[in-house]
Amino acid sequence: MGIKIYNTLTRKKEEFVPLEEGKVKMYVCGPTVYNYIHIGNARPAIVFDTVRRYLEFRGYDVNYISNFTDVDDKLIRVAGELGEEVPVIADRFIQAYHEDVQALGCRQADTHPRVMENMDIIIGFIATLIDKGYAYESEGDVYFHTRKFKEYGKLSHQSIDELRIGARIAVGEKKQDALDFALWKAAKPGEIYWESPWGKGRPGWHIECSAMARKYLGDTIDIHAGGQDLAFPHHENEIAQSEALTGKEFARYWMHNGYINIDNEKMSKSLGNFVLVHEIIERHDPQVLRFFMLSVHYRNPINYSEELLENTQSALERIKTSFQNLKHRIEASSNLTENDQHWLDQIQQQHGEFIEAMDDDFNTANAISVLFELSKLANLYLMEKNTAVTVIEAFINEFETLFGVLGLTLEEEMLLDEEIEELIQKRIQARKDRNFKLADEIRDQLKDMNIILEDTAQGTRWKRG
Ligand SMILES: Nc1ncnc2c1ncn2[C@@H]1O[C@H](COP(=O)(O)OP(=O)(O)OP(=O)(O)O)[C@@H](O)[C@H]1O
Ligand SMILES: [Zn+2]
Repeated sequence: MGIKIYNTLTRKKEEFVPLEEGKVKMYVCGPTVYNYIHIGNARPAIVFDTVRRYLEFRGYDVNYISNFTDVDDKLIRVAGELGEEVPVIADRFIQAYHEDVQALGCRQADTHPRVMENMDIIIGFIATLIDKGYAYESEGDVYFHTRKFKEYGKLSHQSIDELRIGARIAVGEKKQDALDFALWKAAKPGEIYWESPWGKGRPGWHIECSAMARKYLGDTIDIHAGGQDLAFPHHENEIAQSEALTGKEFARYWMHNGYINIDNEKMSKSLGNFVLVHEIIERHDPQVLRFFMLSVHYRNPINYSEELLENTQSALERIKTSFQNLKHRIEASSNLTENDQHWLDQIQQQHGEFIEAMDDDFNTANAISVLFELSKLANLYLMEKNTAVTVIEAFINEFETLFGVLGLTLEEEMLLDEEIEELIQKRIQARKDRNFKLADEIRDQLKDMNIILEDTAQGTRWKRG
C-alpha cells in the first residue's frame, strides 16, 4: 500500500503515483510579500513542508518550488503609503518570511522564484496565449478568454454558466466578458512597470504561477498546493492558462489546506483578526505552534485560541520529558533480556502505525497520536527494574525519526550566541548596580540552558556545557 492523497480535482482520495518513478514535482503558491505573515499564512508553509518531508521519508526525491508574489496591487499600495519602492518592501518581507517559517521548522524550497526575476517568461507565456487565440489585448491590458477554455470550472466543480451569474465587470476593466481575467495590467501613472509588447505594465496574479511552475517543473507537475481560498479563482485560472498553452494536464494532484479561524471566522489581513507569527514566537516556542497545526488534519479548520496553544505546549512537553528520561537512562542500562523483544516489537508496531496514518492523506493528527502512544510505552518501559541499552536506543531513534518527519525537534531550544552575549552584558550591568539577585538569576538561567560562565580578570567568558 502506498500514499493516498485527497485530490480536490476529483474530490476523492487517490493512490499517489508520480509521473516519473521516485520523483515528485511539487509547486506551492507562496505569499504576497507586503506584510508579516499571520498564523493562517503559516499553515500552508507548515503543512506542505511536512508533506515534502514525508514524501522524502518514503523515498521520493522531491523538487519543491514555492513562489513569492513580489509585485501586485497590495504591494503597490503599501509602497505608496510608506513612500518606498516596491522591490524594497518585497525584499524586506521576503526576508521576514524566511525568518518566520524557518523558526517554525520549514525548510527552504528548492527554488523560491520571484515575479520580478521572471518577467521575460511571463511575457512570453502571455504572448503565446494571444497567438493561440486564448487571450486578447485591450487598451494595454491583456485578458484571458475564459469561455474558450472548455473545461473551466473543473477544479472548483462549477459550470461556466453557474460562474457567470455572480461575475461583474469592475470599473476600469476593459474585458469583453465578465468571466475573463487579467494576464497583464497596463501601468497607471507613477506605478512600477515593465516594458511589454502591449506597453508598460505588470502581470496579473494568476499568470505568474503558470509560468514559473512550467519553467521550474515542466508542463505537467505532480502536486500543486495552497490554501483552500486559492482553489477558486486562482488555481482554476492557473489550470486554464497552462492547459490552454500546453494542451496537457497541468497538475495531477491538487491539495488545499483548511483555514485557521478565530471565533469561527477566517483569519485574514483584511478582517484584521490576525495573529502574526512574529509576535507569537516571542511568547511561545515556535515548535509548539507547528505541533499545534499538525495536531489537526490539514483539510480541517482550526479554531485558534491562545488557550489551545498552551494546552499543546504541555502535551508536547510530556513527550519531550519521556525522551529526556530515556536519554538519562542509557548509562544505567545493560544487555538485552528475553523480555525485551516484546518492547522492540511494540516500537516497530508504532512505526507501522505512524506510516499508516501519514499514508492516509498525510493524517498528522493520527500520526501525533502515535507519538503519544510511543511516549506512554517509553514511560512504562522506564518503570522496569532492568532496562536494556538496545531498547532505550530503539525508543530514542524512533522518537528522533518520527519527530524529524514532522519537522519537529526534541532537543531543548538553544540560545543564539548573540542572545547569550546580551544576557552576559545584562548581568555585568546588574553587578555594577549591585543588583546581585538579578545577576544570579541570569547566571542560573544560562546554567539551565547549559551555558557556563567564567569570571576572569579580563571579563566574563562563556562556553556551552
Ligand atoms: N486563515 C487562513 N488559514 C489557512 N491558510 C490561509 C489563511 N489565510 C491565508 N492562507 C493561505 O496563506 C497563503 C499565503 O497567501 P497570501 O499571502 O496571498 O495571503 P492573503 O490571502 O493575502 O492573506 P489574507 O487572507 O490574510 O489577506 C495562501 O496559500 C493562502 O491560501
Ligand atoms: Zn499560485
